Amino acid sequence: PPPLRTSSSLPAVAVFFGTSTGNTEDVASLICAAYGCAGPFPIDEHEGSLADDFSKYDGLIVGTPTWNTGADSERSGTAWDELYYGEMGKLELGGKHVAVFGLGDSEGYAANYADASGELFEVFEKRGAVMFGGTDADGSYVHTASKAQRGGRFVGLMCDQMNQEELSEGRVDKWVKELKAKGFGEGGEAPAGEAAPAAAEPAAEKPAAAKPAPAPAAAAAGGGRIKGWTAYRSDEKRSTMYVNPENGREAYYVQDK
Ligand SMILES: Cc1cc2nc3c(=O)[nH]c(=O)nc-3n(C[C@H](O)[C@H](O)[C@H](O)COP(=O)(O)O)c2cc1C
Repeated sequence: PPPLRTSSSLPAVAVFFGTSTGNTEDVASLICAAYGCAGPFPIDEHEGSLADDFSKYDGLIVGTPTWNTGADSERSGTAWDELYYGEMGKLELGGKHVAVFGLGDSEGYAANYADASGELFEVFEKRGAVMFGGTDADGSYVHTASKAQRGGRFVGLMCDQMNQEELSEGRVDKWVKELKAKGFGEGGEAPAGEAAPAAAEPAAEKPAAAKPAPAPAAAAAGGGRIKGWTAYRSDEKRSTMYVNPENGREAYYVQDK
């Protein structure tokens, strides 16, 4: 029989976050409470070697707000920005499990919602980390565009303390449960489609080759559902997005007639 798991064999997980006005810290605290993990540790107060600190944990949950609207890089407005292109440039994180969360203002900055979370994701991914924690950009989100989104998926957990504070706790609880169920911090590969790769093409330009592949024309005619695909209807955009449940990345957008 498999060995009984004792508390000492539970993976060590910690939360690290950047913040300017405290919102990311609030969500970091919710995550720590829900997870029962170490932290949350403010990255701006970090001293000594980041490599040493990260090496203490099997899983890292890392979070950032988004500032610097419109910039291509160093979008967090926190100590992360300097670390990304400084100390983290040499960090070896091969095989380390990492999950990203991010804060933004999905109404005030609807076209740049939580952009900096995409950058955080890419920096860790480039260091060889195994990325966990992708989520559906479902109908509860009101933004129009985000660099943290690939197709119908966010690269991590996105929250909005400015407009949707009441949703954060539920989003966190669900996400934490998913991370644990998927073996976060326990070594090994991430489940397929967990978090979309940084190089993913814009979803709308994907060829209709994936299975179960609906012909976009058939989708338009069917007006509502495509078997096997998840539909996200937007009244505002007068269109329906269909997300491939097999990988959570491919999506079609069908405009109302
Ligand atoms: C000058 C400024 C620029 C911002 N730019 C963005 C942005 O591009 N995208 C976004 O989603 N939120 C943006 N925000 C909103 C912040 O990300 C949001 O308030 C967040 O909750 C701040 O997190 P913090 O309290 O952890 O720093 C911006 C806020 C300010 C004041």
